[in-house]
Amino acid sequence: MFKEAYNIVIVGGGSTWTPGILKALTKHKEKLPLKKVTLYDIDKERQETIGEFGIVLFKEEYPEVEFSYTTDKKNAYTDVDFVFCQMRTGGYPMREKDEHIPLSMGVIGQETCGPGGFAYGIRSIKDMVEMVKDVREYSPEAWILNYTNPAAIVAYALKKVFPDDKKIINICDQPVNLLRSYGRLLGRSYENWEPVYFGLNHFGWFKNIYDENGNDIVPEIKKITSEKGFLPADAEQRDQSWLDTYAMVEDMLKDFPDYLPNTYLQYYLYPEYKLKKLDPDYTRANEVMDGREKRVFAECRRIAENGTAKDSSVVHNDAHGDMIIEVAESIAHNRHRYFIVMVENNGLIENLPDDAMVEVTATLGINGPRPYGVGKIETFYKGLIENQYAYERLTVEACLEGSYTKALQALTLNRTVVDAKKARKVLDALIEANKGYWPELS
Ligand SMILES: NC(=O)c1ccc[n+]([C@@H]2O[C@H](COP(=O)([O-])OP(=O)(O)OC[C@H]3O[C@@H](n4cnc5c(N)ncnc54)[C@H](O)[C@@H]3O)[C@@H](O)[C@H]2O)c1
Ligand SMILES: O=P(O)(O)OC[C@H]1O[C@H](O[C@H]2[C@H](O)[C@@H](O)[C@@H](O)O[C@@H]2CO)[C@H](O)[C@@H](O)[C@@H]1O
Ligand SMILES: [Mn+2]
Repeated sequence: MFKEAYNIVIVGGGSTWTPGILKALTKHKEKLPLKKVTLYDIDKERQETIGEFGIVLFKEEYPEVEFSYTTDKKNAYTDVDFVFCQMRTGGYPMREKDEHIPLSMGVIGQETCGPGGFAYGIRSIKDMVEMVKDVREYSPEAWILNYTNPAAIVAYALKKVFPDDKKIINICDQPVNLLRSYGRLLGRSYENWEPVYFGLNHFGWFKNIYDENGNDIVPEIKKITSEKGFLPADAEQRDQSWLDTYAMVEDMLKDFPDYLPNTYLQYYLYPEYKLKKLDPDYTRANEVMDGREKRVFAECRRIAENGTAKDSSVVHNDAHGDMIIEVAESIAHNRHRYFIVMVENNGLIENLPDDAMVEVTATLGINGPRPYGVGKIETFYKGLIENQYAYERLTVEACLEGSYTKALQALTLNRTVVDAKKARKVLDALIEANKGYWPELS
């Protein structure tokens, strides 16, 4: 693939995360030289605000790049090397329903976990399958790097629908943001660490983290967290809901001290406790609509009006923008750098099903991921992951087959629901709320 300069399209150009990726693209121009950057979205108005920001930014920081935004698929996908995908089918209004409806029924409502993630997953599958087909029509060799959530369900669905497409990689910024947090906790850079990670997306653990001298620093991170909690890792970075989330790492390590947990595990390990902390009338979706969405769009409008991005504060300081570019660069230039990505298991976690889409450490080169196995995992982790895998698999099959029974089985298996009567009530409410987005389930 080695090229002088690359063509990138960002799908979901109107995403609140797009400005951060655009700024990172201008920052990494030496590492990943670009020829063309295009935004694509189905919502013309939403994307226009971000697109006008991009025009000002690239004119000032990267004038040699052809920057544009479009709602036309042919314009978007012709002659593309990398697709950065971050769509949200139904937007925040549907995310709000994903979170409010289960909570109103006494069950966890969250963007990617529990019934919220279940509803979001079924909504995402159709649009994501369509996106892959569209990309392959115009750029058969493009790498598709996907952030669209719920990544666990999207990754499993795309692997089932496109089993031979080797150029789709699903990624998540949570593990690398946790590595950054551990670095803050230790007062060190995480850049040259070698993580040993295993699980599913938003459902995994760090087993070891080897630093540049080959020492495993997990014991030190555990010790500091048990003494000072985990909040010092990131206090300045987060909205209140994220501070609450990060604070729970201490509880999880106290109860299950083997490995460093992904923060999302708290919804599955402490559903009753989390339920008491979540407000059914004002969830993370509301926080984002009142916070990041307002802030990002106002800042993009201000910059477009002023004609300069030199003083822009549009980007949240975290790994999201950098990571997807570093992934693309490692592939484009065959760097074989370490990333934590989703790949088909096939024995990587020895005692889990082969077709599970597991999240593990891999090096990324021009031929894609070379994942690292972790051998057999202990009963507790095997039991948790197999249950979550079965939920994810049944969710995808329910969507692809239009099966009500498999949808009910999926929700009943989910650790945040469990009770089949509750599962049926939540499922029927979500079917009603997702009319026009979900396939008919019978
Ligand atoms: N993988 C990760 O770790 C990670 C991290 C952050 C965000 N995300 C995901 O990135 C996505 C965007 O997040 P956000 O909060 O910025 O959402 P957002 O609602 O601000 O933006 C999503 C954009 O996608 C567009 N869209 C919807 N359907 C589309 C389609 N079929 N084709 C093209 N565009 C379409 C919408 O119009 C909107 O502009 C979400 O799926 C979110 O969960 C993932
Ligand atoms: O609730 P949101 O929309 O703010 O974020 C949802 C996403 O949360 C994770 O990304 C986190 C990141 O992992 C965390 O460390 C911090 O930097 O904030 C990010 C988002 O706020 C998760 O990885 C994504 O999948 C979610 O979509
Ligand atoms: Mn994620």
